[in-house]
Amino acid sequence: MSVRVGILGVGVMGSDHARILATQVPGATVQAIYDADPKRAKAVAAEIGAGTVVTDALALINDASVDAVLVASPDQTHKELTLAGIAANKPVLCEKPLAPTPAECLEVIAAEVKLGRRLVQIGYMRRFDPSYVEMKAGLASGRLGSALMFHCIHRNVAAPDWFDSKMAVNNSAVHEFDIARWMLDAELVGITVFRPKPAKGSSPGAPVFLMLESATGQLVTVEVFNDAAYGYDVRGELVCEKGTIALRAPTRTETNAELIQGIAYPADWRPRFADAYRLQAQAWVKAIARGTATGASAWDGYAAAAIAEAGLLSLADGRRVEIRLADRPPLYR
Ligand SMILES: NC(=O)C1=CN([C@@H]2O[C@H](COP(=O)(O)OP(=O)(O)OC[C@H]3O[C@@H](n4cnc5c(N)ncnc54)[C@H](O)[C@@H]3O)[C@@H](O)[C@H]2O)C=CC1
Ligand SMILES: O=C1[C@@H](O)[C@H](O)[C@@H](O)[C@H](O)[C@H]1O
Repeated sequence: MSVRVGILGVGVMGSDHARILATQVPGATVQAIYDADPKRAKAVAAEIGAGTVVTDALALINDASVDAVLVASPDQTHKELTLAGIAANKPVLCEKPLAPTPAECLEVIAAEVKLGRRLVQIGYMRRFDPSYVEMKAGLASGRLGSALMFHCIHRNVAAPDWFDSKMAVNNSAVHEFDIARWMLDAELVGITVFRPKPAKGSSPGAPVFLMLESATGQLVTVEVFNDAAYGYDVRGELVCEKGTIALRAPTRTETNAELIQGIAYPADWRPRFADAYRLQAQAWVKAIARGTATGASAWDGYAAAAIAEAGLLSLADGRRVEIRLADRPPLYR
């Protein structure tokens, strides 16, 4: 039987998820679509040829014909919609971040713990990206010894004017926080944020450089440059005792012209992480069909938000800030 998904928010990400669910996920159907802008909802439903357009988010969540909910609305709406999903006892794939603050994430955790069952998966899709998965397997093989440092680079082509340095931390760098915790299988315990001189004509978000320490003694460096101009570029290199493992972005061709050998950059995250979004959606639907949960949990969403909150304190005055997490409930151990 098909898992009937209701989608909340069909802008850049929600429309991409809708296309993926409609065409690349066996066992899933797009059942209903809500967007604060009904024209967008109608356009996406027409494009994918599925999904009843509804005009109320809560009605969609509580609709008996919707089995699971995908939240792809703006960050500040995630908590309420996810809580409504839990209240309706429905699996929720919530885009990152779970919420802009750790306090809000803890509300979601409290609701899930009360229910006694994991329903929430956070859209930290890099955990499904074949290059990060291979890096983790390489580390687990033990061939390179243990990890000492993890260098992460996160560059976007351009950020809108409202995307300030705080968002570089709690909207962009959260991906790096999540993947570093997952890669090193360790919590991050301290963060210091540095800022170089701003690039001319760049948005207020560009760039930030973060140094984090893990509970098991590794250092993690993160550069976020949301106005890097040349392309969408995510890099990672894990430095181990006996070698390093670096990510290679997926590429199928190189162009040779005008005396230059070149590989194209994507304009944004969708081509770079196309496999990750697809594999994430497939794993989500498979887990729902089996009555289990997979991927980043609400706890992982909380941890990333707690690191971001400490990062914002450090951003304000440059000092090192300790990251303290609440006690992890048994549901997430
Ligand atoms: N996992 C990833 O790599 C990425 C995740 N994101 C996350 O996805 C979410 C959406 O981002 P984008 O698609 O880029 O934004 P967007 O602005 O393109 O789309 C958001 C959509 O939500 C609608 N909306 C606003 N309030 C709503 C509400 N209360 N209920 C339902 N719909 C509502 C808007 O009308 C718009 O169509 C954000 O939380 C963002 O952080 C964004 C980009 C990549
Ligand atoms: O999640 C995302 C955006 O919200 C964020 O703003 C970008 O910096 C990331 O690269 C993208 O994956």
